[in-house]
Amino acid sequence: MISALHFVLTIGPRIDRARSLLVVAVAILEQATGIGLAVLLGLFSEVASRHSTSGVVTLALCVAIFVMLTQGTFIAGYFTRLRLQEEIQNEVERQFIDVVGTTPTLEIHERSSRSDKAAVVRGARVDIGPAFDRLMWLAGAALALIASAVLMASVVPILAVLPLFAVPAVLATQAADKKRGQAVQRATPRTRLAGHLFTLATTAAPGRETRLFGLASELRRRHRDAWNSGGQDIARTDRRARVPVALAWLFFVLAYATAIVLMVRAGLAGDASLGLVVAAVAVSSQITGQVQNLLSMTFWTLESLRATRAFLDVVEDCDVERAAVVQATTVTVPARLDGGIKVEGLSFQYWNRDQPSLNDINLELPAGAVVALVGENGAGKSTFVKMLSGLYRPSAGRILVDGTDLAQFAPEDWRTRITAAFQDPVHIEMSLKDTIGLGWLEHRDDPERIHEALRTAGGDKLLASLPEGLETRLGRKSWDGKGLSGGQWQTVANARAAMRQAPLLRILDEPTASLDARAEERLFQRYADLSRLEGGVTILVTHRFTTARAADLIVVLDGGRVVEVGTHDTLSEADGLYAELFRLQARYFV
Ligand SMILES: Nc1ncnc2c1ncn2[C@@H]1O[C@H](COP(=O)(O)OP(=O)(O)OP(=O)(O)O)[C@@H](O)[C@H]1O
Repeated sequence: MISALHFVLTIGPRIDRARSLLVVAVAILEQATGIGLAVLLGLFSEVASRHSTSGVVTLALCVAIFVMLTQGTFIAGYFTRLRLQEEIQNEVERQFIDVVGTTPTLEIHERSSRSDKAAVVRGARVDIGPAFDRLMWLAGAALALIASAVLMASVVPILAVLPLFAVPAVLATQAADKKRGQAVQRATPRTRLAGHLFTLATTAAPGRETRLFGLASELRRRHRDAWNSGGQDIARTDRRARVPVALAWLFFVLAYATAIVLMVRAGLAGDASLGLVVAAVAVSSQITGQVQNLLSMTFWTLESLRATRAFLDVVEDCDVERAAVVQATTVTVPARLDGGIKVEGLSFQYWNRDQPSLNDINLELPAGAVVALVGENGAGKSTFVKMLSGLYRPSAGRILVDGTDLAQFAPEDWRTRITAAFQDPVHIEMSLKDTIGLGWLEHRDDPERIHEALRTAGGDKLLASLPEGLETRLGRKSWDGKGLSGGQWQTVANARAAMRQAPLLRILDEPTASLDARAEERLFQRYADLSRLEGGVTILVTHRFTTARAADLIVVLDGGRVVEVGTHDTLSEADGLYAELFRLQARYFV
C-alpha cells in the first residue's frame, strides 16, 4: 500500500502542480467551514453577552465574508478538482497502454493469473483518477476532527482523546474494504465472463447471430448467473464486515454522548467561558458528521488505493516479464536473411493446458522460401507462427535466425523486421491511409508506399470504390465512417501487412479466409514473388490445398507435431496425411 500511497501523492503535483495545490486548499477549507462557523458562533455569544452592538455587527460581517469565501472557493474549486481527476485518469490510462501494450509476449492477455489482474485495473481504473482528490479530502476530514477535539478539549481536557474513539471504526472500515477487494479479485473470472456476455448481447459484431438464434434471454440468464455467483461471495463478505463496523460505530457514539454530557457539566459549573462552551458544543454537534465523513472518505480512498495497487502490480509484472524475456545485452537483428530460420526441438504449452500445443518441432525454413503450413483445426499452426513472432516464450527448444537465437534479439527490434496478416484482423477505424500506414510507421505518410501495399493486397477495386480515396474514414463504431465488408477489412489488413519492405519474416495466418479462391490465389502469388525477390521467409497458414501446393515447402502439422515436410510432389508421392487431405478437397473441384 505504501507504493500506492506514494504514487497517488505524487501523481497530482507531477501532472499539474497549481491545480493540485488548489485541490489541497479546497479540501481543507471545505472541511474547516463547520469549525470556523462554530468558533464565530462562540465569539458571537461572547460579544452578545457583553451587549456590544458594534461587536455583533462586525462578527455578522465576518460570518458573511467567511461563508462567501469558503463556499466561493468550493464552487470555484469544483471544476479544478474535476479537471485534475480527468488529467490523472488520462495519464494513468496512457501509462497502462504503455506497459500492457508493449509487453514482449501475449501472457498479459492470455495467462489468467495475469489477465485477471489487468481486468481488475480496466474495471477499477475510474477510481484512480479521483485518488489524489479523495486522499486530500480524507486528510481534510481528519484535520477537521482533530481541530474539533482540540476545541472541545479546551473545555474538558480529556476530550482531546475523543478522535481516538473513531479509530476502531476506521480500522473496521479498512478491514472490510480489504476483504471486499479480495472477494472482488476472487470473482474476476466470473465478472469477466459477465462482461463478455454483456458485450455479446449489446454490441454490433455479434448482433447478427444473437438475433438469428434468439439468444438475448439466454445471454441475460447467463449474465445474471455469472454475476450472482461472483456477487454472492462479495455480498457475503460485505455482510460479515457489517458487524464489526456497526460495533465500532456504537463504541464511538457512546464516547461522543459522554463528551456532550461532560461539556454541558463544565459549562454549567463555569469552568470555561460562555463563548468557548458555545463553540465546543456547536462543534460537537458536527462531530458525528465528521466521523461519518472520515469513514466514507476512508472507504473511497481505500478503493482508490486498491485500484492503484492493482495498476502498480500489473506494471511490476510487466517489468518482471520484460526482465525475463529481454536479454541484458541484445544482438542486432540482421539486415537480411542469408541462411534462413531454423527451429530446434521447439515445444510450447499454454498455461491452462496439461498437454503441449507444440511438441518437439524441428524445421529449416530457407531464406526466400514460401512455406505453407497446413493441418487440421487445432493442429498448432497459429501457435507456431506466434512463436516465430516472439509472442510466446518456448517451453523448450529455440528458434535460430541465421544462427542467432531469437531470444537474443530485443522483441521490438525483431518485430520491426517482420510483418503479419491474420484471419479476423482487427478493424482499426481510422482513414484508409492511416490504417494501412500503421503497418510501417516510418512510412505512414508515404502515399506511394500505401498505394503499392494496396496493390499487393489486391485492394485497387476497394480504393476506387471509396469516395475520398485514401482519406476515406473507415468504420462505424468510432465515427460515421465507411462501413466495410469482412473481405474488405481483410484486404485492408493484408495491405497493412504489405507495407513493410523486405521483412525477414512474413506471416500470413489465413489472411484469405474471407476472400474467394481466385483472390487468394492472386494474393498468394504476389506475396510469393515478393518473398523470392526480397529474400525473407514467407509462411502461409491455409486450409486451401490448391494454394498450398504452389509453396516451395509444405509443412504438415498434426497434434502439435510436424508429421510431414516436402513439396506438393514429394508429399503426394509419400501418400501420407497431406495426400489424404489434398484428395479430400480435390474431390470437390473435379
Ligand atoms: N490462448 C490459448 N490458450 C490455451 N490453449 C490454446 C490457446 N490458443 C490455442 N490453444 C490450443 O492450442 C492448440 C493449437 O491451437 P492453434 O490455434 O495453434 O491451432 P491451429 O492449427 O491454428 O487451428 P485452426 O486451424 O483451427 O486455426 C489447440 O488445442 C488449442 O485449443
